Amino acid sequence: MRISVIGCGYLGAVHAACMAKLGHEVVGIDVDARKIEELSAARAPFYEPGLDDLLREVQETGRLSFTSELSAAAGSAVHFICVGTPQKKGENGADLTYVDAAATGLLPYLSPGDVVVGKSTVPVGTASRLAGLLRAEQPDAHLVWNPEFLREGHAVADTLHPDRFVYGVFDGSEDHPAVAVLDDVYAAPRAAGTPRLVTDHPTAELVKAAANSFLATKISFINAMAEVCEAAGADVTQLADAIGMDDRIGRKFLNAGIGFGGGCLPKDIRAFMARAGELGADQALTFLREVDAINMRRRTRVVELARDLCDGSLLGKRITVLGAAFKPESDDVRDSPALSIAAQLQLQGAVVTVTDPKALANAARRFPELHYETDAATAVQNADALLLLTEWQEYRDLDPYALARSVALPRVLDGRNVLDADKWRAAGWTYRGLGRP
Ligand SMILES: NC(=O)c1ccc[n+]([C@@H]2O[C@H](COP(=O)([O-])OP(=O)(O)OC[C@H]3O[C@@H](n4cnc5c(N)ncnc54)[C@H](O)[C@@H]3O)[C@@H](O)[C@H]2O)c1
Ligand SMILES: O=c1ccn([C@@H]2O[C@H](COP(=O)(O)OP(=O)(O)O[C@H]3O[C@H](CO)[C@@H](O)[C@H](O)[C@H]3O)[C@@H](O)[C@H]2O)c(=O)[nH]1
Repeated sequence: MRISVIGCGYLGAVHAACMAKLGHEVVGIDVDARKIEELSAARAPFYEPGLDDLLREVQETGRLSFTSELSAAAGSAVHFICVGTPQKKGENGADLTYVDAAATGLLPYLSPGDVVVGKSTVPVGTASRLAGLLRAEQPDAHLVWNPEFLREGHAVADTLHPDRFVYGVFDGSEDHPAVAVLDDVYAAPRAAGTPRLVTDHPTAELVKAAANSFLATKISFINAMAEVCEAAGADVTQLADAIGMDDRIGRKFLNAGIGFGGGCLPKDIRAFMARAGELGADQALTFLREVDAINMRRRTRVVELARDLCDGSLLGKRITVLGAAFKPESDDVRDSPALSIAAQLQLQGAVVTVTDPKALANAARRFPELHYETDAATAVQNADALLLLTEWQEYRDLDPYALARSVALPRVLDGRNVLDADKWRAAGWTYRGLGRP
């Protein structure tokens, strides 16, 4: 099948490559000429494990191409909208400028029977509004909302082997003609057993908002428990292990630490609250305000703990921050808690050096005032304290004995609770975790 993918960022570039891997003929379209140049040379414009190899593999088949011309969408049977929906400046709501531009820009290139598939995360009501636009211009085309659940760092596997597909169609019916078309697109994962749920437009949009709200709530729940553990001298990692053994709760997403960041969870819960307010249902989501507040409090708490660790003053203290990305195996620094903490420490007088295996270029663009060092061994030289804020494997594997010889003072704050506290203490370090005695 011929497919176009509009928007080739973290979601769209992976989606385009994976659709080609599934055997489709795919054109990826983006307004960003730099991304198109990189992708056309079979290079991922960002770090995502496995994506470079996949791009090379599928481009050799001739089934994948990239362009900045939206007119290249003409002739495709399916058009995926994968553009960004960032938080509006100074407001909680989602900025739909890009989705609207992509959808209206596509209209002249649609043919009867075409299926436009929204994958971007949008406020409920967007699909019905766009379906109205579509009907007016090309009444025989269809709009499906097919939310995406991939995680950065696992994006290729998550796209090829998702937990489920959700198709939101106009009438919510399995007999809607677009359902068979999407079933063809996803024939291989469907044959491998991936379930799919057909529903209406608003339910599909809400599934995505609800899924991310649930994940954010789980993280803030355990971080709230970490606050109580800190006050009571208890250990939140053992608490998480114990409650997680209950199948109804589950251990995943109960890692207490510096909180959630990235281009999705923070902005998605805020956009959800804003949209619920517009619908007169804001009371239903007041708990998300607390989820957000608990999350942001973690960042302040880490700065306080760092000050404690540095004998009560940050002024002039050399602090090395290990990790800049919002999570490991990604170079994405959107709303990265690690960088926000690093910037706070610097504002309060510390001399901060940030290191990260993949995210330093993005970090430097966002926070040019911070000092960066690519080599972790150099970054830790003469540090008064280390803060592990993004749990890359290479930081988990650090040898506390060898490291103790490089730093000025062996003091470490483990913002993700991933180091072996006993081992680090045995090697002479003052170790602080979050929510741990
Ligand atoms: N990143 C993820 O892990 C992920 C997962 C699931 C859902 N989502 C959702 O997917 C959407 C995209 O997220 P992302 O992380 O890929 O964002 P991104 O910023 O990495 O990519 C968006 C891309 O869209 C391009 N674009 C903007 N307007 C365009 C237009 N009119 N025509 C063509 N291209 C255009 C931009 O240049 C950019 O490359 C968001 O709604 C996000 O919430 C993201
Ligand atoms: O127990 C945990 C799990 C995660 N995090 C943090 O939470 C954030 C988000 O992590 P994760 O959800 O793994 O990353 P994303 O790639 O942002 O993926 C989320 O956002 C995507 C975009 O909507 C969705 O598609 C995914 O399903 C959803 O997991 C990161 O800062 C993590 O460090 C924690 O602090 N504790």
